[in-house]
Amino acid sequence: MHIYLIGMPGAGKTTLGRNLAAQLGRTFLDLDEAIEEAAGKTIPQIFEEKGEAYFRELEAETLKTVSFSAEKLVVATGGGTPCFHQNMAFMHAHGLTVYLKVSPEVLAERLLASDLSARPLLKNKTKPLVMKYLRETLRERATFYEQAGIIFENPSVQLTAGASLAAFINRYESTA
Ligand SMILES: Nc1ncnc2c1ncn2[C@@H]1O[C@H](COP(=O)(O)OP(=O)(O)O)[C@@H](O)[C@H]1O
Ligand SMILES: O=C(O)C1=C[C@@H](OP(=O)(O)O)[C@@H](O)[C@H](O)C1
Ligand SMILES: [Mg+2]
Repeated sequence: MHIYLIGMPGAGKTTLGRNLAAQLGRTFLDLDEAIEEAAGKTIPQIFEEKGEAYFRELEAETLKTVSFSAEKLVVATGGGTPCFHQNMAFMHAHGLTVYLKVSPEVLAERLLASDLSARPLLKNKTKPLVMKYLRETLRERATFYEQAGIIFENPSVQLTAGASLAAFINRYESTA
């Protein structure tokens, strides 16, 4: 059973995923990186040259490919992964989903301090538009995210604070 981290852009799926994998002695896999490798293009290039619908197909396909790994992985998905092509049901069938739940205000703060050009759905947006996008998108996606096996509210950057991690593993073991 794999562990799939889900949540909005800026929630910390990639950053926390690396830490969590190291803590659990698992291999970490970033789905966006796997998509880039498969396509031989960056995420912004895929969006620009082929559009979002093509990206979503590639994303669903790559999610399946990486999930066939015999090794137990910690997978950082992309923000939209749970919301397309029945990916949430697929992840439930192949592992434990963990929602990193972070408010649009905190997401905006982090994202505006980072390089937005790597995130095609956010790039070229001013602060008020980033806020608007995050609020509206979260409203649309929440029904998918909230189906997660575990919901972590405002996870610390290490995701290792004793009680949280213990609860995480216990719950995981009992569902594995
Ligand atoms: N818990 C956290 N506290 C503070 N900053 C964080 C936290 N998690 C992630 N960040 C920062 O927020 C930005 C986005 O994190 P990232 O891991 O790329 O998110 P995601 O993969 O969910 O889009 C990065 O600059 C990262 O350093
Ligand atoms: O929210 C989204 O639809 C997306 C989020 C990105 O991943 P992060 O959540 O890691 O930014 C990436 O998959 C792509 O740009 C689309
Ligand atoms: Mg990421």
